[in-house]
Amino acid sequence: MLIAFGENPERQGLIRTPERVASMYEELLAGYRVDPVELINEAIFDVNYDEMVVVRDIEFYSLCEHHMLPFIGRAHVAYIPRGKVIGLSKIPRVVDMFARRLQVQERMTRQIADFLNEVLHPLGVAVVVEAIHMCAMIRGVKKHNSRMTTSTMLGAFRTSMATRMEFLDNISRSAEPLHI
Ligand SMILES: Nc1nc2c(ncn2[C@@H]2O[C@H](COP(=O)(O)OP(=O)(O)OP(=O)(O)O)[C@@H](O)[C@H]2O)c(=O)[nH]1
Ligand SMILES: [Zn+2]
Repeated sequence: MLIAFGENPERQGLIRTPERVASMYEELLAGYRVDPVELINEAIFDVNYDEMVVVRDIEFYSLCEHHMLPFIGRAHVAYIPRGKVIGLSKIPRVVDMFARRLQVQERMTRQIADFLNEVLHPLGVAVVVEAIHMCAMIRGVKKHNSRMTTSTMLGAFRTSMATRMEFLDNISRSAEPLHI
């Protein structure tokens, strides 16, 4: 790539750049190598609680699979337990496991919801993701203020309008707007 840019790969600042870029991608794409069993680490607990659990404003950094440019934003995750709850920190870990891959936002949203559905068998799972995409900001259409929202609603969040509205109302009171 350096040669294609017209750069001199031997100049001082660039000598270790290929190595740095390789280790950067290893970090940004670490999600492929996460072992889901290790991630959960048995932090699933039997608890008599059947109301909605919402973890909102989980920031994430991903790379779009078309341009390998960042898309960044936050995920809001909810579920209604069926006798089992998951350790709080595990939800952001699940988000990161899927964010740190080459992604499209829609697939990432779905994967987070499906994963939680499989490990918890809850009464419902909902995931909303809001993000800004560098590939649409700094190149191409160059729209700096547009953002994308995607969602996956499973179980009670799909069948019950009241449940869905309770979740959407909860996350609508979110922190400040997305910015960089
Ligand atoms: N649906 C979806 N599209 C995405 C996502 N990230 C990037 N894209 C889009 O993927 C599309 C790729 O389109 P192409 O026409 O093949 O690529 P391109 O010539 O670089 O397109 P432009 O961005 O329009 O210049 C673009 O419309 C991007 O905006 C994402 O997470 N979800
Ligand atoms: Zn892109």
